[in-house]
Amino acid sequence: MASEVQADYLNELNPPQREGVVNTEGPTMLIAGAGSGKTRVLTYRIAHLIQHHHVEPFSIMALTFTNKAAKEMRERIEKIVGNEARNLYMGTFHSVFARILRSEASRLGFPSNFTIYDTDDSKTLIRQIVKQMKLDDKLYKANVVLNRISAAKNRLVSWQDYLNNPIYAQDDADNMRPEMGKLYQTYVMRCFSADAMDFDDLLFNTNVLFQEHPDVLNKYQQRFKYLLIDEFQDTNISQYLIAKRLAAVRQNIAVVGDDAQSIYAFRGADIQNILNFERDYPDLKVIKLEQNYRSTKTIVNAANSVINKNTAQLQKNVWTDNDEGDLIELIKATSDNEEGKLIASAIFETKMQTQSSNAEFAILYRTNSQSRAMEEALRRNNLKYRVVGGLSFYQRKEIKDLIAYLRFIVNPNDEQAMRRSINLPKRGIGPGTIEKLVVVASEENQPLWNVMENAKSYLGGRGGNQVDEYVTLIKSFRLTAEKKDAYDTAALVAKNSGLLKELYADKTIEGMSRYENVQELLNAIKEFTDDKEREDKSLSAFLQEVTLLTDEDRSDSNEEAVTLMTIHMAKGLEFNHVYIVGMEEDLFPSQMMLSSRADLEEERRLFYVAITRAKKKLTLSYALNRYRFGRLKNCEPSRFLEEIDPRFIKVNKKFGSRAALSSAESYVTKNFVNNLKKDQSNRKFASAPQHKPSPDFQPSDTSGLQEGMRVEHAKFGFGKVTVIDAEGANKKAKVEFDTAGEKTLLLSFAKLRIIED
Ligand SMILES: Nc1ncnc2c1ncn2[C@@H]1O[C@H](COP(=O)(O)OP(=O)(O)OP(=O)(O)O)[C@@H](O)[C@H]1O
Ligand SMILES: [Mg+2]
Repeated sequence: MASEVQADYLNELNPPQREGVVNTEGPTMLIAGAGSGKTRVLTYRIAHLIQHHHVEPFSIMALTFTNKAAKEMRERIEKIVGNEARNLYMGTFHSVFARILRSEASRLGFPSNFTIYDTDDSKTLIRQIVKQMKLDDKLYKANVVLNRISAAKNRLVSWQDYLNNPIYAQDDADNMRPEMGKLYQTYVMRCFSADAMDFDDLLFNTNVLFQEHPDVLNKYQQRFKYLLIDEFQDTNISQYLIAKRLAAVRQNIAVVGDDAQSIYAFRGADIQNILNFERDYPDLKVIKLEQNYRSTKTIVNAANSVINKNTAQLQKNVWTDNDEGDLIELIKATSDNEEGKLIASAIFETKMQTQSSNAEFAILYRTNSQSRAMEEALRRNNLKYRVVGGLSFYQRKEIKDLIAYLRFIVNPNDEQAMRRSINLPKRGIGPGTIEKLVVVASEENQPLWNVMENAKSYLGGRGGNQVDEYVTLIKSFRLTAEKKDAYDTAALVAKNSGLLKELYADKTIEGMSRYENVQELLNAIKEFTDDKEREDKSLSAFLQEVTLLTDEDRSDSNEEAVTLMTIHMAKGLEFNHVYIVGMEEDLFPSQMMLSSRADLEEERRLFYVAITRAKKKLTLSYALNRYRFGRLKNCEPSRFLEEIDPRFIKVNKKFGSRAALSSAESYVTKNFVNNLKKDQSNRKFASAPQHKPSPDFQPSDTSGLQEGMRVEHAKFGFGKVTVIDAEGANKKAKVEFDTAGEKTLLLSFAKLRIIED
């Protein structure tokens, strides 16, 4: 029987994939294009280790990009090897090493129930420190400071290293933020005294743990016999070092990734890791996969035509045996709201024509704020949808309020949780009183909880009494938490704290939905404690799980709904029908990210990731006007549209009101020369060598364009039209440019000036 099962899964692989699965020993690297089965190889490799080599699942560690990806992988493995798969050590870097840090916390001076501060907690803490240090909060913006600290931690620069390195001091002085090092130090100390680690600490401290405690490292090196990493291109140096240390003895490390999909450089991910890997493991076995199983020929070739514009790319030749498929559709809208409507009707129509379910559709965008227009239109069309990311459930105020109580019960020194819960519902405890408690704790170098227990001796009269009441309440909750499970405790807290009652009393629509949300959280906790396979049902176990859920994990993918998400969240996923919306300059590529050529290449990789999510059909859209930062702005189509080989695109003529389009377009055209001037100074880093357009460059009406005419293109320079193809909106021209070579241009958005002679 067993051999039958085994033969089965090996038959679902092509020869190089199979090689990646059956050669389980030694360092292996699989760098291959999107949709070529990298994740499948990793999954089957694990199954093969268990099924064929009888490796104990708990000695295999697999690191994925989201916890949801880990869950899917586990389910797939379970189908092959049975429920043994449950004992695999799988998850994101953050969740896997948070677990290890909890076991070893005492080595680093932390209790095992340390809190994990989320980004909000970190920013709040920074704001408080900036205030206490009497610094200018316009210069020391919380997110700027946090990014700086985060970048340091991800490069394994401790606050001591930071303060001792004159390069950082100089850099901060140049940026008018000379106190940055001191801020970093204070921030770390405040987290430490609150028994808290932030997200970056989970990696930073794991490195410290492994470096300073060789016995601990040795223990885990012995335990984890096999280490596997998906989406390797997006690991940062801190993650890479953890992996390298863990695998140092046995060297059974297998990584899969795609340099063309590296999209987290802004968070410190480093393609360099791929090169380091080759250097660090001279015996490395490298496997190449080139066949794409996911997408149509059209999609694969269009994606190749885009990514080829990048210079910093490992050479790959991705091809597919799949059908040609539909052309990529381009939708032009006058406004962001119209874009929403057009996309929603396109989805509706496709759904009817192809008898597809909502779950087969995804709308991808560059920034979360673009979801609003899409959501409204989907709702109007009665299409069920779910938004991944954005303001997710666990970021809502009422949810964070109750969680703050729960956190403070588990960790009595969690300063941010105390600050949030102490006056909820209102008990008349003012900010002055709260500040006093924190200041006393830090000045007298006492744990916060000690100070609070003795509040009366530090705070006279009313303040002291009120803090005392809160302390008594928390103590009673703690007693419950010791005896009961997470659900019983949370239900009691919701009731006895007065939170539920306050929400219940609010009969506005918002109030009612907040009440329901809290009930929903309690349901989630109930589900957690009802899980028969779970050993630890304590409040602290629940909290740990909740803090480390990534946005992607929080949504239920089984639901029959259209998925809306940013491209960053879409990594590794696939859908039959994908809509990439907001294909406009400044939005995608993002204006905020564009300060160098390397940044443009990262935006282009992001576009490549987006295109390659589609299995059957890809649709792109842009709007001519869009509300951004509260103002209506006119937009230009994204340069990325011109980068797709036009053979693969057709313009959708059916949608959109023609009249409205042309008036908006002439508005855009009038502004074109101005934009272009701005353009030339802004876009120093465009991909192709830049042609400097003539001073009177004005795009012509190209409806009368004929073969043999000479034209000027804003970017490619002068050339001669050699072939005209198709009609109307799909009209294309092949132009032989004097310096840029032959290009095929889709006339509905190419910027061409016809030269009269
Ligand atoms: N040998 C194969 N035969 C049939 N289908 C395959 C094969 N290999 C992979 N697939 C299918 O192709 C699709 C893409 O595979 P997978 O997600 O593993 O690719 P990937 O390289 O990890 O993609 P990405 O770069 O987007 O992460 C999946 O639906 C997978 O089931
Ligand atoms: Mg994958």
